[in-house]
Amino acid sequence: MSADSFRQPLTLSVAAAKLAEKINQVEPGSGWHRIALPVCVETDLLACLAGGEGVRVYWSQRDTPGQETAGFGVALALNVAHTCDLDECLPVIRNILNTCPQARFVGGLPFFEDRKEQWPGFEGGELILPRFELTRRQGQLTLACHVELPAGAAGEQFRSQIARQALSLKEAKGFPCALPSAEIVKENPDWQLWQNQVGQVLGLMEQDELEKLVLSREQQLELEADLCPWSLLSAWQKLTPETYRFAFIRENGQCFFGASPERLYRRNGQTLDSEALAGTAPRGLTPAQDRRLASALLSDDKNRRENSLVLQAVRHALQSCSESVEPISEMSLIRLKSVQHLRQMIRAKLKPGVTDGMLLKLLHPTPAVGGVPKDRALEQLATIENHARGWYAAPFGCIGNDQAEFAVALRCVFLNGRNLSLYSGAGLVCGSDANAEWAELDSKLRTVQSLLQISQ
Ligand SMILES: C=C(O[C@@H]1C=C(C(=O)O)C=C[C@H]1O)C(=O)O
Ligand SMILES: [Mg+2]
Repeated sequence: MSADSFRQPLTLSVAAAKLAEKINQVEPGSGWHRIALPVCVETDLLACLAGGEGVRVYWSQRDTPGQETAGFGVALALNVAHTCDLDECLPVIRNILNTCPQARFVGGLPFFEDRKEQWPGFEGGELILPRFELTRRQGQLTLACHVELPAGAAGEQFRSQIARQALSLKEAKGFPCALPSAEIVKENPDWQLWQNQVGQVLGLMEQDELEKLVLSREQQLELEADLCPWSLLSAWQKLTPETYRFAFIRENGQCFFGASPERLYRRNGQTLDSEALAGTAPRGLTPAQDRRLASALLSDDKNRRENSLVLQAVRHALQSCSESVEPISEMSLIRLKSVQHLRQMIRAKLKPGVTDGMLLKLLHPTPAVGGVPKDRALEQLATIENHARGWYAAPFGCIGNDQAEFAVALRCVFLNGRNLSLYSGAGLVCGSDANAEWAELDSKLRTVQSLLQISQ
């Protein structure tokens, strides 16, 4: 090492150059490697994603502030259209994590496993092991590369290609574009159709066909200029830092991203944390109004039923695969920029051998985004809603060495060229009112809308 490189701080570009050197030392045919280096200069991960190209992912956990992961390119992609596909992939995942315990797979699944209409580019689910990864954990930034080289000359060639790619990692100089203004071009359902849909669902409830159903709405915007998703996500997370932040962008720029308050589950070894997050009130304009709305929410029967049905279902789903399942909190509040929700936490000790594929299958969709009874609710959603849910309200998260965490991907958008679709849902129970639920959909959309100048 030259005297010079001792004096240089490990900026992203210096770290990338060192990484390229190390990649060039990997023996072809020697299995999976994770080559990692510290980056010592403060770097904005979203700005790095904005400076990148191709497939990229972003994941930031809700309850561990300052932890985040940005992935660039694909070392390995696992297609998981069905939760059972994940279990088929587990031997591959385990094999990589055995040799690279710090590696993590990041990605999402579609809400429905078998629907023809999906979002372009997001038809199936996908978990990827990023080719390059920038991770912040406990304040330490690490740059890593995941690589497996075929034996022989092909491996050598591939190796130089990856080493060259490492050199192109850079932070965008600020975000490339301002947030554009937008026009609402379609509401699906619109207010009229919403009233019909709610009426239909309440009718089914009267006949005891359903106890809860979460109907959703897609608001389609047309953007007046190109939108850099990383700029929007950066501004969005400043408004709601107490959320999971996630993004998955395809090579052609189609991008799913958002900032969700809701955990599906977090698993650490055999310990699993989940929650019931449902029941909503807007935030008040003054502290006094906010407190009034909060205490009304905590004692409101309809909202408490929305929440309790989720808790019951999560508890029931976990019972079959757990040694114990216990609620670990009272009904409390989670407060965001434009809404506040009821929440109850639950913890389970899993039986040996329970896989993440099994957990996803058991838990998704909880009645926070689907309904009760589950199968009947899914059938009804498939007939009543006439927009594709795509990855909205589905699991998005990451799988690492004997740990996994998935958010329920809410408060999210799908960007496709100059079209941006916003998603929002509301849980209907007996006694729900179409007006109030429409207002609830509005208040859930308000945070992201406030970042774009929207005209009707
Ligand atoms: C479905 C959404 O949110 C869910 C529905 C809620 C409700 O109806 O009170 C609250 C939080 C989430 O469980 C959404 O934000 O799109
Ligand atoms: Mg609600």
